[in-house]
Amino acid sequence: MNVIIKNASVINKDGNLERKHIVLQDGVISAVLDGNQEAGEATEIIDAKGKLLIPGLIDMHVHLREPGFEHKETVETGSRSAAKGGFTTIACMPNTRPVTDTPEIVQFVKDKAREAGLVKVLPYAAITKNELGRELTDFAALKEAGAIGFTDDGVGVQNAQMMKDAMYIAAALDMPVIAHCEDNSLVEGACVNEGKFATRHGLKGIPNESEAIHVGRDILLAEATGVHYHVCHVSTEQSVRLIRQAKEIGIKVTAEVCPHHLLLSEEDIPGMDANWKMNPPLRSRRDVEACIEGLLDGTLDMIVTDHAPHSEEEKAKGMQLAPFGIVGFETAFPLLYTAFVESGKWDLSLLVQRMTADPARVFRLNTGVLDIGAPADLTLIDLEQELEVDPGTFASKGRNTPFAGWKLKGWPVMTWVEGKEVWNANH
Ligand SMILES: NC(=O)N[C@@H](CC(=O)O)C(=O)O
Ligand SMILES: [Zn+2]
Ligand SMILES: [Zn+2]
Repeated sequence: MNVIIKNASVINKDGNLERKHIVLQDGVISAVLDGNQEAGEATEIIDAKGKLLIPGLIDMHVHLREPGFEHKETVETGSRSAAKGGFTTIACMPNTRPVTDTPEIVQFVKDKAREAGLVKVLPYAAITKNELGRELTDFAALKEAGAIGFTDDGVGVQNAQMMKDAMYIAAALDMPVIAHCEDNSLVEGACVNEGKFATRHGLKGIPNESEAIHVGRDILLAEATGVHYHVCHVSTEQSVRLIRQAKEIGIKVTAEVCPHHLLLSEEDIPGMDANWKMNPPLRSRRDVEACIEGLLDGTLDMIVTDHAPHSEEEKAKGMQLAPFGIVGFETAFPLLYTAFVESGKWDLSLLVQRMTADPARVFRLNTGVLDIGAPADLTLIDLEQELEVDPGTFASKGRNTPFAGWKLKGWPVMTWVEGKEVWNANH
């Protein structure tokens, strides 16, 4: 079984578009032919004329909610949503119920992903049992079961000694520690950024330093332990500055940023609508600019969605009581393409790199490139057709997005994982 994707626009090494025929055979890219050559014979031929073919997108921070919160999402619905958004590899967070803190639950998530048979699902395991911050999990056994890193995402590890112990053990196992950075003592009872919106509505705010204090602490602990330390959803100017300085002196730190922290500030929040509530919160315009600058200069290595589905009932509880989080898979690429590439601000190749080759490099994944011999994880994108974001059409169970009604270009139309079609907009 082989597939030829004919006449696709592919980004070359210089960042320019070239017309190519891509041959997929036995799950790998077996040839990349010049557009003037004969494409040859195949079981299936797809004419991709005028469309952009990129390596499948990689999302290293997502919530699939299974086990335990199947009303919000399942591994299957989340995988389908990811494939529809052009993602071929996703790494899921352990804040499930039960928390992914034993080899059995890691195995359970892997089994569910295999049954879904859509995208590659890489599970993270918790740093502490039940993410309670009291007792470390069994890192060696979790690694053995297939966990790709350790994180208590959803909460920060409050105790510095606990984090240091975790880093020592992870370093010895050559595994990364991935941190949700948040000092609880600074955020109690707060639901939005400490800033303009909070002041206007008389709300307690989440200050920038609640994030950056953990980033600074953990960078020092990473220096002491030698671990690969990865910072989740960076949202503040101060965190960007600390990570930049740490990288300059050779500390093994990497970081991610979400589309919403690149696109929205607290000034955009229309009112007390929980579809605008996420953790970390939308920050000031100045923080948004610092995150963009950090992404451009490589301080922030990659873009992740932090896809965090919640039910409509939960989100209807309002700004104070609703859970934090917004969905991300099905809007990420079109949002960023439209806002930054179509507008002429960024090179297309930079956006694609930060969503493919960069996460693959940081987490040592064998994917994320369009090379001969690489897995045929691919995404075909229509750069011309403009469509409105309609949460009613999401494959995700989650409808919680602040981007409803946005008119965007850059929609994924086909997605392949190891040569298998997992999403096709035409059927
Ligand atoms: N980002 C969020 O607002 N919510 C995440 C938790 C997290 O990523 O910290 C969730 O699990 O819903
Ligand atoms: Zn988090
Ligand atoms: Zn998260």
